[in-house]
Amino acid sequence: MSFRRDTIYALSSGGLPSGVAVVRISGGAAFEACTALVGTVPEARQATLLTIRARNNEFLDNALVLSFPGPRSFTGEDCVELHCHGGKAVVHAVLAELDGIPGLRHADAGEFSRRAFENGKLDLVEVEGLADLIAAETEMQRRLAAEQSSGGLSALYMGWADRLTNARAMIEAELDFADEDDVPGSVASTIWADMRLLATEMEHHLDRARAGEIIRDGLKIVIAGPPNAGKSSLMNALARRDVAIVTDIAGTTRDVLHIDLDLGGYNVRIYDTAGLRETDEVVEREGIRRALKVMDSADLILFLEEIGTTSVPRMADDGVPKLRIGTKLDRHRDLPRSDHDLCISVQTGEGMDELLGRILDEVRRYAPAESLAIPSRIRHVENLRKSLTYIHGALASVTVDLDLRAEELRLAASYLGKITGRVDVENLLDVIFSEFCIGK
Ligand SMILES: Nc1nc2c(c(=O)[nH]1)N(C=O)[C@@H](CNc1ccc(C(=O)N[C@@H](CCC(=O)O)C(=O)O)cc1)CN2
Ligand SMILES: Nc1nc2c(ncn2[C@@H]2O[C@H](COP(=O)(O)OP(=O)(O)OP(=O)(O)O)[C@@H](O)[C@H]2O)c(=O)[nH]1
Ligand SMILES: [Mg+2]
Repeated sequence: MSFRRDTIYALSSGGLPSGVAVVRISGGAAFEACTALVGTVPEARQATLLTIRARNNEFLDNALVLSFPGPRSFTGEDCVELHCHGGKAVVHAVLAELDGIPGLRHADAGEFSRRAFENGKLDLVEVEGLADLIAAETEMQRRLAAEQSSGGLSALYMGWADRLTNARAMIEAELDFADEDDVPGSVASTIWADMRLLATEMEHHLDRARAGEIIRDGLKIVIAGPPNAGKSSLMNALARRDVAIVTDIAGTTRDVLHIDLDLGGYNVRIYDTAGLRETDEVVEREGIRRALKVMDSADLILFLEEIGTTSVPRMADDGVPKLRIGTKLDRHRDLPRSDHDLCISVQTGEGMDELLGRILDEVRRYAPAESLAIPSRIRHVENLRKSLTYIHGALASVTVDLDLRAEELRLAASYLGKITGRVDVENLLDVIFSEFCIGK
C-alpha cells in the first residue's frame, strides 16, 4: 500500500462472557502493538501462549497469540490475533490497552472485510457472502452463503467475463489481421455460437434468482381468512409460544404479526393478520387494510376458515399460491368432507404435520436444494440482466460493424465486473497472443 493508515482492532468473536475471545489487530502497527502487549511477535501463524501485560506491567491474561505477516493474512495487512479468556473485564482491559497505543483505533463495522476487499483478498460477491454466512440461521442460508463466500459464484461470473473478453479478442484479431492469410479466417461462427451459449447459461442462472432470494430472505407466508377462523391459534402453534392474542371474539387481531420458522433448513416468515370482513369499526378496518396489503406480497397464502362455515368472498385467483385450510377439525368431525386442501385442529394437533409438509413442498418448489451457485441479491440480478441485454444486443446486430458488436460485449463484461468488483485491467493483446500464433 502506498500510504500508511490506521491500525485497527476489535473483538472479533461474539458476546461476552465466552470461553475464549478473539481480539484482532490489523494494519502497519499491528506487530508493534503485539510487542507492546506480549513482549514479542510470535512466529507467523503459530499459536503461542504468551502473557498480556498492561503498560504498568500488570498481568492481564495468558493468551494464545497469532501473527499473520501481510500480505498472507485475512486483510492482507499485518494481523495479530489475541485469543484471550472471554471475560468481560479481561477483554475490556485488553481493548483499553490497545486504545492507549498511538496509531491504533477501534475498527468500524465491516472494516476488516473492507480492507480484505481493498487488498484483493475478497471480491464483492465473497464479501456479501461472508456477511450472509455470519447472518445465516438456517441450513439452506448457510449453504447459499458458503457457495458465495468461498468463491464459487465469483468463479462463475469471472469465467463468463473471460469468455466475453476472449470473444472480443477474437474479433479484434479478425479486424486487425483480416487481410493476412495465416490468421484463422472467420472466427465469427465460433464466437457467436459461444455467445449464444453464454446467454442461455446466464438466462438459466437468472431463472434461479427467485430461489436465491427465497433462501436468503425467507418464503413469505400469510395466514388469512375470516375472523375467528383460528389464524392466531395456528400462528401460536407454529411458533410453539404465545405470540398472538387469541380470544373467541371475532376481530381480535389488528396488527400484522410475524414469526420466523426454520422448516427443513429453509427460512419461512409467517404472518398473522386481521380477520377479513365488512366492518365500520375504524381500528379493525385499518387492520384489514394491512392484512390485504401483506397478502399482496405473499409467496403463499394459508386461507383459513372454520369447517362448515361458508366464508366471505372466495379469494381472488391472483396467481399467489393458496392453501385452503379447514380449521377446528376437533369440533367438526361429523361434517361431510369440505372442499379444503386440508383440515387441521390446533387443539389436537391433527393435520399439523401435513400442513408443515405442504408448506415445505411449496418452499422446495420455489427453491429446490440443487446447486446453490445462484444469485441471491438484487444487485447481482440487476447487473446480470444488464450484461445479458448487451450480449443479446451484440448477437442481434448482425448487420452492424464488428467493432460495435465488440463494444457491446465489452459492456456486457463490465457489468459482470461490477458484480465481483474486480474490474479487471484486461490486456487484449495478451489474450490474442495466447490464443493465436500470429508470428508463426
Ligand atoms: N482465528 C481465526 N479464525 C477464523 C478466521 C480468522 O480470521 N481468525 N476467519 C476469518 O474470517 C475465518 C477463516 N478465514 C480466513 C481466511 C483467510 C485467512 C488468511 O490468513 N489468509 C491468508 C493466508 C492463507 C494461507 O496461509 O494459506 C491469505 O489469504 O493470504 C485467515 C482466515 C474463520 N476462522
Ligand atoms: N376447538 C377448537 N377451537 C379453536 C381451534 N383453533 C382456534 N380455536 C378457537 O377459536 C377462537 C378464535 O381463535 P383465534 O385464533 O383468535 O382466531 P383468529 O382467526 O385469529 O381470529 P381474529 O384474530 O379475530 O381474526 C378461539 O377461541 C380459539 O381458542 C381448534 O383447532 N379447535
Ligand atoms: Mg387473530
